[in-house]
Formats: sequence, structure tokens, C-alpha cells
Amino acid sequence: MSGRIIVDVEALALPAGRWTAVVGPNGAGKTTLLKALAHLLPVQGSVQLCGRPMEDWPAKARARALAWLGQGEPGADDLLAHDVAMLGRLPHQPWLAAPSAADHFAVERAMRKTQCWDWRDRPLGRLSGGERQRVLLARAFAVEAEVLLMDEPLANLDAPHQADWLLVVRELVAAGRTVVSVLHELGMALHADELLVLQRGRIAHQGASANPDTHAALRDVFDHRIEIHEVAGQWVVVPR
Ligand SMILES: Nc1ncnc2c1ncn2[C@@H]1O[C@H](COP(=O)(O)OP(=O)(O)OP(=O)(O)O)[C@@H](O)[C@H]1O
Repeated sequence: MSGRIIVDVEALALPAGRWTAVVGPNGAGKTTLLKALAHLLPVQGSVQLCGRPMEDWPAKARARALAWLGQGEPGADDLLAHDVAMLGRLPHQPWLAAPSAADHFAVERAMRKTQCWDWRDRPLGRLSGGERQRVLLARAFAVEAEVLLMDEPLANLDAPHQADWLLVVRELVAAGRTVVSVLHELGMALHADELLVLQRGRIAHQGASANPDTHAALRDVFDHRIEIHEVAGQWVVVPR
């Protein structure tokens, strides 16, 4: 990015054992921030994972602690879905070792959670957009990392599979894992514990998703083109 500062964050702490959704208008810097947190982009300053600077982590230990799902990731289309999900276990495997029983167990569990176990023997390139996304989600879940960073994890997912994703995230958080996801779908984002609201490369607001200040910040960054209503105990976002 030729040295240009895209996201300017003075200090940011994302709470452990919680789910934070990163939201904001197009171009606000959500993907850039997530990539910087994942150590995929250079940062001026320091990013810490579980209280330890990223660069101090041995690469493999970091890959076990931090799972990453990018937006529209190019995948190896010839790989079978099962082999793609197994890539999530690489940080757990000794060099050139065959996957262990624990690896197979983790992959099957992840693929069943995202409901892609039935087509485990199909090549990635022959899956629909949503089917493919579920395999990539399984890969991220199979890492069994402390921290999961996911950019647009719901891309191409139909409503029932979005609900499944929500359940998995809830389970992970209940088990003490930390989830950070960029979400465009604000109704889904408002299911998160916390919202990090970005605007023009800066943090406009960070707070609990049920907090009225958070809703006010959302309305602000979207130029008051949204309304937020509570319907049957859930937040519903309506464009206007
Ligand atoms: N590789 C790049 N080189 C230069 N500028 C970039 C690059 N990637 C993104 N940008 C710019 O950085 C800004 C933030 O982009 P980013 O993708 O982080 O936004 P975003 O909030 O995720 O957007 P969206 O909601 O559209 O996905 C945008 O102005 C974008 O044009």
C-alpha cells in the first residue's frame, strides 16, 4: 500500500472471550484493520496477541493461536473440501507428518458444524459460493484457535447457515474464545457482544451492541440512512 496510512488507530483493545463485530461504511478500513491485526499488513506501532507482541510469537504457535478467514479468499480449486479444511490443522502438525487422529476429529467436527461434511470429497472449485464459504469457515474453526479473525464470514451464506454460524460463534465465545468479525449485515453485527464502528480509517465508537450510544454512532457513520428497531428482543436495521 506504498506506505500510505489507511487506518489510524491510537490504541485499541479487543476484549478476550467476547465477540466483536467491526462495522462501518464501505472503505472505512475494516478489512485493513483486520489484516493489520492478523499481521498480514505492516503496522506502525505494535499489535499484541494475548498480551504478547505479534513479532515475538513463533510463527507456528501464532498460527495455532490466531485463525484467519479472509474475504473472497482465492482457494486451490483442485483441492478436495476435506483437504482444504485440514489446512487449518497445519499449525498443529509436525513438519511433513500425516494428520493425527486429533486433526481428523477437529476437521470432521468443524465440517459438521458448518454443514459441509457431506461433500468432503468434492473439489473446492465445483462448489457454489456458499458451499465454498462453509468449507473455508470449517478450515478456520478447525484451527481451534484462541482468537478468530473473520472478514465477511457470512458472504454467500443463506439465512439458515448464517444462523448456524451465529451458533458456532456463540459456542466459541462461551468456551472463552475471542472472535472478531467484519460484518456488513448490521442486523447480524448487532448480535455481537461489542461493536467497533469505523469511519474514514478511524475508530468512531467502540461499545456494547445493545448500548444506545453504539446505535447513535452507527446512525452517524451511515449518515442517518438507517433506523434501528428492537423487534421481539432482536435489533433490526432498516435502510432509509
Ligand atoms: N491494496 C490497497 N492499496 C491502496 N489502498 C487500498 C488498498 N486496499 C484498500 N485500500 C483503500 O483503503 C481504504 C480502506 O479499505 P478497506 O478494504 O479496509 O475498507 P472496508 O471498510 O473493508 O471496505 P468495504 O466495506 O468496502 O469492504 C479504502 O479507501 C481503499 O480504497
